[in-house]
Amino acid sequence: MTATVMDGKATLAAIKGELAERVAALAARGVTPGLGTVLVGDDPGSHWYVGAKHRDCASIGVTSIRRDLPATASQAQVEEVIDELNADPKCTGFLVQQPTGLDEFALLSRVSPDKDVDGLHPVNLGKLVLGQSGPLPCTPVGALELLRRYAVPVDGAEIVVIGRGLTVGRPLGLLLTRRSENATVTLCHTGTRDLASHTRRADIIIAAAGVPGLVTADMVRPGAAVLDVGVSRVDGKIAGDIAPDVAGVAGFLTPNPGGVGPMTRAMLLTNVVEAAERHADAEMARQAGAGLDS
Ligand SMILES: Nc1nc(=O)c2c([nH]1)NC[C@@H]1CN(c3ccc(C(=O)N[C@@H](CCC(=O)O)C(=O)O)cc3)C=[N+]21
Repeated sequence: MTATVMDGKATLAAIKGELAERVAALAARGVTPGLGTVLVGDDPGSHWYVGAKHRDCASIGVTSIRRDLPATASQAQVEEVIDELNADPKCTGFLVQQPTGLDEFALLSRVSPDKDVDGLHPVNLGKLVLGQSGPLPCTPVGALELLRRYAVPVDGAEIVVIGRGLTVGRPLGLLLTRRSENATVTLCHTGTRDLASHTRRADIIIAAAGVPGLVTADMVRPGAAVLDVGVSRVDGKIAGDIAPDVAGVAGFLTPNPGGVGPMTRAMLLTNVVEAAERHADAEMARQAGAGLDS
């Protein structure tokens, strides 16, 4: 059996096409979405990600504002830039690229919740827990969207998530167990006693542990869908959590690179456009209200 490849790169291109139309509709209402990024330090990986996000924006008519700070930047200096972007009307959404080496929670909390396009602000994570609408974390939604576009059933599925991190594993568990998704989730982590006993029962495995080659063929039920969120580097090359031999057993598999990574960018773009749409709607309501008053 050879797994069907879930192509994140091609799906990103398709989503860009859909979003370009929504950006054009916003332009007709006089609104141009603008993504801000705050980057601290000179990690080559982070520089690549941020550059890619700006290129993505340019390709669909979203303007971008880039703030690059030296590795020596203090907490207060980064917070000053966050305050500036919070106040800038041309910036309809922004993110602070992680890791910064600073107090991440304080930075995340300082971003205005309605400009949070990572969906990681405590208020927005709280909304996710409460089942209220709001921006959602990009990587988890990207993984879900890939399953949806490849028609892999999630409703009623047994899904094993490996990793409990704030940006992927933890929110994935919350998303997948919503009534609308209706999956049964087992959230595994470094404290899990027998990982293989869980993964072997799974219809879908989503690995976000950051351990190269963690999931091997013997741990996968034939025909299962396997998503690789791991981004470790071994000899300068991306090494995912999924061992190559899994391709011979899985029914669906994400390449890495070219799988969940591009989907993360697709969902970031989606959050940027949605934040601008909410902004435009609020502006329209405000003007209608002002019209009634005068
Ligand atoms: N505030 C914040 N928001 C983020 O969304 C965020 C972050 N911090 N910190 C780092 C992680 C990582 N991340 C990726 C984005 C795109 C690819 C991606 O497009 N990768 C390509 C190419 C990878 C390569 O060749 O280097 C691929 O998988 O095909 C990967 C990883 C976003 N992150």
